[in-house]
Amino acid sequence: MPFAEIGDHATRIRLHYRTDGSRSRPCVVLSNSLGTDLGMWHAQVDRLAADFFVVRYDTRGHGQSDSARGPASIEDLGRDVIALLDFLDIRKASFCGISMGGLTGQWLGAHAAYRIDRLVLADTAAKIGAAAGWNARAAQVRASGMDAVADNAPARWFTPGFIDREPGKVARMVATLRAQDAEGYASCCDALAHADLRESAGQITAPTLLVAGEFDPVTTVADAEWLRERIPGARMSLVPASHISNVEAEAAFTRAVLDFLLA
Ligand SMILES: O=C(O)CCC(=O)CC(=O)O
Repeated sequence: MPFAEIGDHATRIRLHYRTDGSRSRPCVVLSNSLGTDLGMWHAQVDRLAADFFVVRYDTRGHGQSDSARGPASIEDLGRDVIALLDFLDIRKASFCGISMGGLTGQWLGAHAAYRIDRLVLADTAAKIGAAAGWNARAAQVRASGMDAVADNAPARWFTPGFIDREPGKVARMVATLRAQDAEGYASCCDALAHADLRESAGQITAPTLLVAGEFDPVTTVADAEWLRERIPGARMSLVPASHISNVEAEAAFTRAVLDFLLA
């Protein structure tokens, strides 16, 4: 499993990543949501790799990537992507991020436009939730570990129908969440507490697709509409799913992303 060493001697972390497809193709980077890892893209990878060089990575504090010491910021997460592209010698890539990954994408689109080809912002918002909620969640996992957030994750992530129909997929996602490093997860809750990209949404110049789950109570269709109205020329696609829409509506999600990236 490859790792990219990024940062200087004071900030160095190892970022776990994986590539699929031929390097000769255009690159697309896939960025996971809070409490998941690069495995969340399982249903998309083979199809995307037929047309793209697919780079997936575990956001810092998640999966096999290191956590930096102390709270993270969305800028840190965005700079990690730039460092990963530098490490892989890729000048420009398309980027697709879910929820927290979508915030990373918004930061990249506004602050590193020269590295971004097309942008897919999925199941996300310019500001997700309220700082008090994220601070409470960070404190909870720091004090008690991951079980408290893992036990009720299915109801936050998926519709009741999907939870009934696909217990295996739901159980795998919950197991990944339960296994996360509590400090790494908490440091990304810290990033979410402070993340407010409402001011910079209008600075995004890359062609952008918003993907929203019709039944998502966390980052709603209205949140995606808000971004669509402010990002010049942005398009939007609704998929029949709750928050983790690439898992719940895998075919519709893959189709929407491919149609946009290949247009
Ligand atoms: O999914 C994310 O990246 C942020 C929103 C979230 O944490 C959903 C949840 O687990 O409650």
